[in-house]
Order: sequence, then structure tokens, then C-alpha cells
Amino acid sequence: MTVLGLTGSIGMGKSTAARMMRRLHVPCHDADAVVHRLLGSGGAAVAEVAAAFPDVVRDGAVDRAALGARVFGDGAALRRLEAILHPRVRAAEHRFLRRHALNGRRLVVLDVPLLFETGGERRCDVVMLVTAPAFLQAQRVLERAGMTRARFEGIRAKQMAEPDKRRRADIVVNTGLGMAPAYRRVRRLVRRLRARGGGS
Ligand SMILES: CC(C)(COP(=O)(O)OP(=O)(O)OC[C@H]1O[C@@H](n2cnc3c(N)ncnc32)[C@H](O)[C@@H]1O)[C@@H](O)C(=O)NCCC(=O)NCCS
Ligand SMILES: Nc1ncnc2c1ncn2[C@@H]1O[C@H](COP(=O)(O)OP(=O)(O)OP(=O)(O)O)[C@@H](O)[C@H]1O
Repeated sequence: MTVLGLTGSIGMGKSTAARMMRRLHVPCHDADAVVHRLLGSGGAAVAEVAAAFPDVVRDGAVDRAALGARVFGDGAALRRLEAILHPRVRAAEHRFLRRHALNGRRLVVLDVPLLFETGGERRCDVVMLVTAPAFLQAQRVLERAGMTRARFEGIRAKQMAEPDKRRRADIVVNTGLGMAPAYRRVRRLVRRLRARGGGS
């Protein structure tokens, strides 16, 4: 089974690329979705987060905006949060990979925003990076409700610099050229990787 890692910095088009993969019937594991479940109402990490950051939990769920405001400007707090969440995300990925390997899948995707930052490329056979010019990234992100320039810069400062990511990736897809060219690249890649091994 080939494990394709999909990554990209904030606003570079990772979720869009993952949707394209799903449309091509490639199973995708979404690390962000796991974090959402862990922090949501009744989530497995809520109690531990409440113990570490008491003012960000309301009615049994984490207020993500409040937690983001708390951790994105404070390296030690962010590391503390990551130490709670990342092992659980890793375990969920592991279960996903085992299930699909047992099913005889030929190709699966691990969609991980912080793939390089967390050394996750070691779990992947091929890594695809989505990227775009910095001005487009800023334009896309600043359009989002609740986003400010300061928040965006705070998040960007916590992510690996773009030239380093590009050097580490096996495939770099520029999402600044529009949807159709990006989809063609993704489709070509999926066809090539499916042809590599046995399975479905
Ligand atoms: C702090 C939280 C609650 C803020 O949630 P919110 O919905 O406001 O923002 P969202 O999750 O959409 O993140 C916004 C951007 O920040 C980036 N980001 C998230 N966590 C981190 C991090 N630990 N380091 C660097 N960038 C990060 C994301 O990739 C995204 O581009 C949330 O980001 C979180 O729980 N982060 C820690 C877990 C983590 O490392 N997630 C990354 C995937 S495993
Ligand atoms: N290939 C593309 N062509 C044109 N626009 C694109 C392309 N890919 C993504 N976009 C646009 O860029 C914006 C950000 O895309 P997306 O939500 O996929 O980013 P992301 O990397 O998942 O962001 P985050 O890391 O914050 O979750 C969206 O408005 C999306 O429509």
C-alpha cells in the first residue's frame, strides 16, 4: 500500500486537494477532523485541555477561538496543547492505515497540516505539498471570518518556511493557477501511484 502524505501551510489549498483525492475514491485521513472531534462536545481530549487551559472550555466543549488566541502567541502553551493532541492523532492515523492495509488498498492519503513540522513524512512513501504565492495565501486567509492579520502572522510563524517545505516534498502543486490545473495534477499523481502496487 502506498501512503501519500498531503500537506501545506494555512490557506494553501490542502482541504481542496483532499476533496479532489476523495472524488477520485482515494481514502483520506484528515488530522484536522480528528482534532475537531477530540476538542468537540464529549471529545476525548476535553478534560485534559480543561486541566491545562481552564478558561477555554465551555459546556463540555473547547472554544477553539479562545484556545487559538491562547496558544498561537505562546510557544510553551502550544507545545503543551500539541503534547495532548498529537499522540491521539497519531493513534487514529495508525488505525486508519491498518484498516486499509487489511482491506488490500493500493493507495491512501494522510492529510496532515503539520506533516513536516512533526516528522510525519517518515510515515509516508510520497509527500505532496500544496503551495501558492504568499500574496494569494494572505488574501485567502484574511477573507475568513474572525481572521486578523496578527492571528495569521502568529500561525505562519509557527509553520515551517515555504522554501524548506518545497525542498522536502516529493511533489509540489501550485494551487495559484486555478482549480482545473490542480485537479489534473492530482489525478495524474493518483493514477501513477495506483499503478505502483497491488490492491484496489
Ligand atoms: C488551537 C486550535 C484549537 C485553533 O482552532 P481554529 O479552529 O481556530 O483554527 P484551525 O485549527 O483551523 O487552525 C488554523 C491554522 O493554524 C494551523 N495550526 C493549527 N495548529 C497548529 C500548530 N500546532 N502549529 C502550527 N500551526 C497550526 C492550521 O494548520 C491552520 O492552518 C487548533 O488549531 C488546535 O487544536 N491546534 C493544535 C492541534 C494541531 O497541532 N493541529 C494540527 C493538525 S494535527
Ligand atoms: N487549485 C485552486 N485554485 C483556486 N483556488 C483554490 C485552489 N485550491 C484552493 N483554493 C482556494 O483557496 C482557499 C483555501 O483553500 P483550502 O481551504 O483548501 O486551504 P487549506 O490549506 O485547507 O487551509 P487551512 O490550512 O487553513 O485548513 C479556498 O478559498 C479555496 O477555494
